[in-house]
Amino acid sequence: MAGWNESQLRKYNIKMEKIPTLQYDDPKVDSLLTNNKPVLIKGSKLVSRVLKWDLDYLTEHMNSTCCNVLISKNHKFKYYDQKKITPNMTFKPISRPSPMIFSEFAKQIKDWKKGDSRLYMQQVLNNSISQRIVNDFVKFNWDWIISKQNVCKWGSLTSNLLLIAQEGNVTPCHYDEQQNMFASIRGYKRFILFPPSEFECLYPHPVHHPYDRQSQVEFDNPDYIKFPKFKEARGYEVIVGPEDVLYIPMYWFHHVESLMHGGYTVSINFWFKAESVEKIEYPLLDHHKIVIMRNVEKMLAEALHDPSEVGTMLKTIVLGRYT
Ligand SMILES: O=C(O)C(=O)C[C@H](CCCc1ccccc1)C(=O)O
Ligand SMILES: [Zn+2]
Repeated sequence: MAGWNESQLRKYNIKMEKIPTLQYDDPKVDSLLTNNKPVLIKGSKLVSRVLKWDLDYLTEHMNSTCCNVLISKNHKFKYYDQKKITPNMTFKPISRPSPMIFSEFAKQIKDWKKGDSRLYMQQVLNNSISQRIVNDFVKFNWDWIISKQNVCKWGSLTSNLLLIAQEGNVTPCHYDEQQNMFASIRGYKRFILFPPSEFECLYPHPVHHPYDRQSQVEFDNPDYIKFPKFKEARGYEVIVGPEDVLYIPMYWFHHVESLMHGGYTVSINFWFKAESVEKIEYPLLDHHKIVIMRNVEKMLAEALHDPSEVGTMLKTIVLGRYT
Protein backbone atom coordinates (compact mmCIF):
# COMPACT_ATOMS: atom_id res chain seq x y z
CA MET A 1 0.00 0.00 0.00
CA ALA A 2 1.62 3.22 -1.18
CA GLY A 3 -0.27 5.32 1.37
CA TRP A 4 -2.13 7.20 -1.37
CA ASN A 5 -4.03 6.55 -4.61
CA GLU A 6 -4.75 8.37 -7.89
CA SER A 7 -8.28 9.38 -6.79
CA GLN A 8 -6.64 11.80 -4.32
CA LEU A 9 -4.98 13.78 -7.13
CA ARG A 10 -6.63 16.78 -8.79
CA LYS A 11 -7.14 16.31 -12.52
CA TYR A 12 -5.10 18.52 -14.90
CA ASN A 13 -4.60 18.30 -18.65
CA ILE A 14 -0.77 18.39 -18.53
CA LYS A 15 1.81 15.99 -20.02
CA MET A 16 3.93 14.71 -17.12
CA GLU A 17 6.87 12.35 -16.73
CA LYS A 18 8.14 10.87 -13.48
CA ILE A 19 10.94 12.31 -11.36
CA PRO A 20 13.66 9.76 -10.41
CA THR A 21 13.41 8.30 -6.89
CA LEU A 22 16.75 7.25 -5.37
CA GLN A 23 18.15 6.08 -2.04
CA TYR A 24 20.15 8.83 -0.29
CA ASP A 25 23.47 6.93 -0.65
CA ASP A 26 23.08 6.31 -4.39
CA PRO A 27 25.95 8.14 -6.19
CA LYS A 28 23.47 9.25 -8.88
CA VAL A 29 21.89 11.57 -6.26
CA ASP A 30 24.93 13.89 -6.20
CA SER A 31 25.18 13.98 -10.00
CA LEU A 32 21.50 15.03 -10.27
CA LEU A 33 21.89 17.64 -7.49
CA THR A 34 25.03 19.16 -9.00
CA ASN A 35 23.31 19.30 -12.41
CA ASN A 36 20.26 21.14 -11.03
CA LYS A 37 17.97 18.19 -11.80
CA PRO A 38 15.08 17.30 -9.45
CA VAL A 39 15.28 14.01 -7.55
CA LEU A 40 13.21 12.37 -4.80
CA ILE A 41 15.60 11.14 -2.10
CA LYS A 42 14.63 8.27 0.23
CA GLY A 43 16.21 7.14 3.49
CA SER A 44 18.10 10.32 4.37
CA LYS A 45 16.47 10.48 7.81
CA LEU A 46 16.64 14.28 7.42
CA VAL A 47 13.54 14.81 9.56
CA SER A 48 13.04 11.35 11.07
CA ARG A 49 13.46 12.60 14.61
CA VAL A 50 10.62 15.16 14.32
CA LEU A 51 7.94 12.89 12.87
CA LYS A 52 6.06 13.57 16.12
CA TRP A 53 5.39 17.17 14.88
CA ASP A 54 1.61 16.78 14.59
CA LEU A 55 -1.06 19.33 15.54
CA ASP A 56 -1.31 18.11 19.15
CA TYR A 57 2.44 18.10 19.77
CA LEU A 58 2.94 21.49 18.10
CA THR A 59 -0.05 22.97 19.95
CA GLU A 60 1.52 21.83 23.20
CA HIS A 61 4.88 23.43 22.35
CA MET A 62 3.95 26.36 20.11
CA ASN A 63 0.66 27.14 21.83
CA SER A 64 0.86 30.90 22.19
CA THR A 65 3.24 31.57 19.30
CA CYS A 66 1.70 33.93 16.74
CA CYS A 67 2.11 32.25 13.35
CA ASN A 68 1.86 33.35 9.74
CA VAL A 69 -1.38 31.78 8.51
CA LEU A 70 -2.92 32.33 5.06
CA ILE A 71 -6.70 32.18 4.60
CA SER A 72 -8.31 31.48 1.22
CA LYS A 73 -11.87 31.46 -0.11
CA ASN A 74 -10.97 28.47 -2.28
CA HIS A 75 -8.26 25.78 -2.24
CA LYS A 76 -5.55 27.96 -3.81
CA PHE A 77 -2.90 29.84 -1.86
CA LYS A 78 -1.19 32.04 -4.43
CA TYR A 79 1.72 33.81 -2.76
CA TYR A 80 2.07 37.56 -3.39
CA ASP A 81 4.65 40.19 -2.46
CA GLN A 82 2.94 42.90 -0.40
CA LYS A 83 5.80 45.32 -1.19
CA LYS A 84 4.80 45.31 -4.88
CA ILE A 85 1.22 46.49 -4.29
CA THR A 86 1.14 50.18 -5.29
CA PRO A 87 -1.58 52.64 -4.13
CA ASN A 88 -3.15 53.10 -7.59
CA MET A 89 -3.39 49.31 -8.16
CA THR A 90 -6.61 47.33 -7.72
CA PHE A 91 -5.20 44.03 -6.47
CA LYS A 92 -7.72 41.52 -5.07
CA PRO A 93 -5.82 38.44 -3.88
CA ILE A 94 -7.78 35.20 -3.25
CA SER A 95 -5.67 34.30 -0.21
CA ARG A 96 -4.54 36.78 2.44
CA PRO A 97 -2.47 36.71 5.63
CA SER A 98 -4.43 36.15 8.86
CA PRO A 99 -1.86 35.83 11.68
CA MET A 100 -3.13 33.79 14.64
CA ILE A 101 -1.73 31.92 17.61
CA PHE A 102 -0.96 28.28 16.94
CA SER A 103 -3.67 26.82 19.18
CA GLU A 104 -6.30 28.87 17.31
CA PHE A 105 -4.98 27.59 13.97
CA ALA A 106 -5.08 23.98 15.23
CA LYS A 107 -8.63 24.45 16.52
CA GLN A 108 -9.84 25.91 13.18
CA ILE A 109 -8.29 22.99 11.29
CA LYS A 110 -10.02 20.47 13.55
CA ASP A 111 -13.41 22.23 13.34
CA TRP A 112 -13.18 22.92 9.58
CA LYS A 113 -16.38 22.26 7.59
CA LYS A 114 -16.85 22.10 3.81
CA GLY A 115 -17.53 25.64 2.58
CA ASP A 116 -15.43 27.27 5.32
CA SER A 117 -12.43 29.30 4.21
CA ARG A 118 -9.29 27.21 4.10
CA LEU A 119 -6.15 27.79 6.14
CA TYR A 120 -2.48 27.26 5.41
CA MET A 121 0.22 27.87 8.04
CA GLN A 122 3.57 28.95 6.57
CA GLN A 123 5.87 29.87 9.41
CA VAL A 124 9.59 30.64 9.18
CA LEU A 125 11.34 28.65 11.91
CA ASN A 126 13.63 30.86 13.98
CA ASN A 127 14.74 31.00 17.59
CA SER A 128 11.60 32.93 18.58
CA ILE A 129 9.78 29.60 18.44
CA SER A 130 9.54 27.64 21.70
CA GLN A 131 12.62 26.05 23.26
CA ARG A 132 11.24 22.55 22.65
CA ILE A 133 10.91 23.25 18.91
CA VAL A 134 14.46 24.61 18.87
CA ASN A 135 15.61 21.43 20.65
CA ASP A 136 13.85 19.31 18.00
CA PHE A 137 15.25 21.48 15.19
CA VAL A 138 18.81 20.49 16.12
CA LYS A 139 17.79 16.83 15.69
CA PHE A 140 17.49 17.14 11.90
CA ASN A 141 20.14 15.09 10.07
CA TRP A 142 22.33 18.18 9.61
CA ASP A 143 25.41 16.13 8.71
CA TRP A 144 23.65 14.80 5.61
CA ILE A 145 22.09 18.04 4.38
CA ILE A 146 25.29 20.02 5.02
CA SER A 147 27.22 17.40 3.03
CA LYS A 148 24.79 18.04 0.12
CA GLN A 149 25.19 21.79 0.52
CA ASN A 150 28.96 21.34 0.21
CA VAL A 151 28.86 18.87 -2.69
CA CYS A 152 26.67 21.33 -4.61
CA LYS A 153 28.65 24.38 -3.45
CA TRP A 154 25.38 26.04 -2.44
CA GLY A 155 25.51 29.28 -0.47
CA SER A 156 24.21 29.59 3.08
CA LEU A 157 20.97 28.07 4.42
CA THR A 158 18.67 31.11 4.47
CA SER A 159 15.49 29.73 6.06
CA ASN A 160 13.28 26.81 6.95
CA LEU A 161 9.56 27.23 6.33
CA LEU A 162 7.27 25.06 8.48
CA LEU A 163 4.20 24.29 6.35
CA ILE A 164 0.95 22.92 7.75
CA ALA A 165 -1.74 22.55 5.08
CA GLN A 166 -5.26 21.21 5.07
CA GLU A 167 -5.91 18.25 2.77
CA GLY A 168 -6.54 19.53 -0.79
CA ASN A 169 -4.72 22.86 -0.33
CA VAL A 170 -2.84 24.00 -3.46
CA THR A 171 0.17 26.28 -3.86
CA PRO A 172 -0.13 27.32 -7.52
CA CYS A 173 2.75 27.08 -9.99
CA HIS A 174 5.67 29.39 -9.25
CA TYR A 175 9.46 29.40 -9.11
CA ASP A 176 11.81 30.45 -6.29
CA GLU A 177 15.26 31.98 -6.59
CA GLN A 178 16.89 29.60 -4.14
CA GLN A 179 17.87 25.93 -4.05
CA ASN A 180 15.33 23.94 -2.06
CA MET A 181 15.46 20.63 -0.18
CA PHE A 182 11.82 19.94 0.68
CA ALA A 183 10.99 17.37 3.38
CA SER A 184 7.63 15.86 4.25
CA ILE A 185 7.00 15.09 7.94
CA ARG A 186 3.31 14.07 7.74
CA GLY A 187 1.00 13.27 4.83
CA TYR A 188 1.50 13.27 1.07
CA LYS A 189 2.09 16.21 -1.29
CA ARG A 190 1.98 16.04 -5.08
CA PHE A 191 4.49 18.19 -6.94
CA ILE A 192 4.33 19.08 -10.64
CA LEU A 193 7.67 20.56 -11.70
CA PHE A 194 8.71 22.29 -14.93
CA PRO A 195 12.28 23.20 -15.95
CA PRO A 196 13.11 26.91 -16.40
CA SER A 197 13.10 26.29 -20.19
CA GLU A 198 9.28 25.97 -19.97
CA PHE A 199 9.12 29.72 -19.09
CA GLU A 200 7.37 30.47 -22.42
CA CYS A 201 4.62 27.92 -21.65
CA LEU A 202 3.92 29.08 -18.08
CA TYR A 203 3.58 32.88 -18.55
CA PRO A 204 4.78 34.16 -15.16
CA HIS A 205 3.41 37.57 -14.09
CA PRO A 206 5.60 40.64 -14.76
CA VAL A 207 8.49 41.07 -12.32
CA HIS A 208 6.92 44.17 -10.77
CA HIS A 209 3.51 42.56 -10.23
CA PRO A 210 2.72 41.37 -6.68
CA TYR A 211 2.42 37.87 -8.20
CA ASP A 212 6.01 38.04 -9.50
CA ARG A 213 7.41 34.51 -10.04
CA GLN A 214 3.91 32.97 -10.10
CA SER A 215 2.43 31.49 -13.31
CA GLN A 216 -0.66 33.32 -14.65
CA VAL A 217 -2.17 30.02 -15.84
CA GLU A 218 -4.99 28.49 -13.78
CA PHE A 219 -4.08 24.80 -13.99
CA ASP A 220 -7.67 23.72 -13.27
CA ASN A 221 -9.13 26.08 -15.92
CA PRO A 222 -6.40 27.21 -18.36
CA ASP A 223 -7.16 30.16 -20.68
CA TYR A 224 -5.71 28.69 -23.89
CA ILE A 225 -6.50 31.94 -25.76
CA LYS A 226 -4.33 34.09 -23.52
CA PHE A 227 -1.82 31.29 -22.80
CA PRO A 228 -1.72 29.10 -25.95
CA LYS A 229 1.71 27.57 -25.28
CA PHE A 230 0.48 26.07 -21.99
CA LYS A 231 -0.88 23.21 -24.11
CA GLU A 232 2.74 22.28 -24.91
CA ALA A 233 4.02 22.46 -21.32
CA ARG A 234 5.87 19.30 -20.33
CA GLY A 235 6.05 18.68 -16.58
CA TYR A 236 7.45 16.18 -14.12
CA GLU A 237 5.32 14.69 -11.35
CA VAL A 238 6.21 13.16 -7.98
CA ILE A 239 4.42 12.35 -4.74
CA VAL A 240 6.41 13.30 -1.61
CA GLY A 241 5.52 11.18 1.43
CA PRO A 242 6.65 11.11 5.07
CA GLU A 243 10.47 11.26 5.41
CA ASP A 244 10.95 11.80 1.65
CA VAL A 245 13.13 14.71 0.54
CA LEU A 246 12.52 16.37 -2.84
CA TYR A 247 15.25 18.51 -4.39
CA ILE A 248 13.58 21.46 -6.16
CA PRO A 249 16.27 23.17 -8.26
CA MET A 250 16.15 26.95 -8.14
CA TYR A 251 14.14 28.56 -10.98
CA TRP A 252 12.25 25.32 -11.59
CA PHE A 253 8.50 25.99 -11.63
CA HIS A 254 6.49 23.88 -9.19
CA HIS A 255 2.82 23.38 -8.35
CA VAL A 256 2.20 21.77 -4.94
CA GLU A 257 -0.97 20.14 -3.56
CA SER A 258 -1.74 18.30 -0.33
CA LEU A 259 -3.58 15.17 -1.45
CA MET A 260 -7.35 15.32 -1.12
CA HIS A 261 -8.80 13.13 1.70
CA GLY A 262 -5.27 12.61 3.03
CA GLY A 263 -5.60 14.63 6.22
CA TYR A 264 -3.47 17.69 7.01
CA THR A 265 0.16 17.72 5.90
CA VAL A 266 3.25 18.90 7.76
CA SER A 267 6.33 19.78 5.72
CA ILE A 268 9.54 21.75 6.13
CA ASN A 269 11.75 23.19 3.43
CA PHE A 270 15.44 24.12 3.45
CA TRP A 271 16.14 27.14 1.21
CA PHE A 272 19.80 27.73 0.27
CA LYS A 273 21.28 30.69 -1.58
CA ALA A 274 22.60 29.78 -5.02
CA GLU A 275 26.28 29.04 -5.69
CA SER A 276 28.45 31.20 -3.50
CA VAL A 277 30.49 32.26 -6.55
CA GLU A 278 28.07 32.01 -9.49
CA LYS A 279 30.57 32.60 -12.30
CA ILE A 280 28.60 32.70 -15.56
CA GLU A 281 29.84 29.99 -17.91
CA TYR A 282 28.79 29.69 -21.57
CA PRO A 283 26.67 28.25 -22.99
CA LEU A 284 24.19 29.77 -20.57
CA LEU A 285 22.04 27.43 -18.50
CA ASP A 286 18.26 27.87 -18.77
CA HIS A 287 17.96 29.44 -15.34
CA HIS A 288 20.53 32.08 -16.29
CA LYS A 289 18.13 33.20 -19.04
CA ILE A 290 15.39 33.80 -16.47
CA VAL A 291 17.85 35.88 -14.45
CA ILE A 292 18.68 37.93 -17.58
CA MET A 293 14.99 38.48 -18.42
CA ARG A 294 14.29 39.56 -14.84
CA ASN A 295 17.20 42.02 -15.02
CA VAL A 296 15.88 43.50 -18.29
CA GLU A 297 12.43 44.10 -16.72
CA LYS A 298 14.04 45.63 -13.62
CA MET A 299 16.43 47.83 -15.60
CA LEU A 300 13.64 49.13 -17.89
CA ALA A 301 11.38 49.93 -14.90
CA GLU A 302 14.30 51.74 -13.30
CA ALA A 303 15.14 53.72 -16.49
CA LEU A 304 11.49 54.58 -17.21
CA HIS A 305 10.75 55.32 -13.55
CA ASP A 306 7.43 53.53 -14.11
CA PRO A 307 6.95 49.72 -14.17
CA SER A 308 3.67 50.13 -16.09
CA GLU A 309 5.59 51.44 -19.15
CA VAL A 310 7.89 48.40 -19.36
CA GLY A 311 5.46 46.32 -21.46
CA THR A 312 4.94 49.11 -23.98
CA MET A 313 8.66 49.61 -24.49
CA LEU A 314 9.34 45.85 -24.78
CA LYS A 315 6.63 45.65 -27.50
CA THR A 316 8.19 48.64 -29.30
CA ILE A 317 11.56 46.90 -29.26
CA VAL A 318 10.28 43.49 -30.41
CA LEU A 319 7.13 43.82 -32.55
CA GLY A 320 7.84 44.12 -36.27
CA ARG A 321 11.58 44.01 -35.57
CA TYR A 322 12.34 40.71 -33.82
CA THR A 323 9.09 39.00 -34.85
O1 LIG B 1 9.02 25.06 -0.63
C1 LIG B 1 8.56 25.67 -1.64
O2 LIG B 1 9.26 26.36 -2.42
C2 LIG B 1 7.13 25.54 -1.96
O3 LIG B 1 6.68 26.10 -2.94
C3 LIG B 1 6.28 24.76 -1.01
C4 LIG B 1 4.83 25.27 -0.99
C5 LIG B 1 4.63 26.48 -0.05
C6 LIG B 1 5.55 27.63 -0.39
C7 LIG B 1 4.87 28.98 -0.12
C8 LIG B 1 5.66 30.09 -0.74
C9 LIG B 1 5.69 30.23 -2.11
C10 LIG B 1 6.42 31.29 -2.68
C11 LIG B 1 7.11 32.16 -1.86
C12 LIG B 1 7.08 32.00 -0.47
C13 LIG B 1 6.35 30.96 0.10
C14 LIG B 1 3.93 24.15 -0.46
O4 LIG B 1 4.47 23.14 0.03
O5 LIG B 1 2.71 24.33 -0.55
ZN1 LIG C 1 8.22 27.24 -3.98
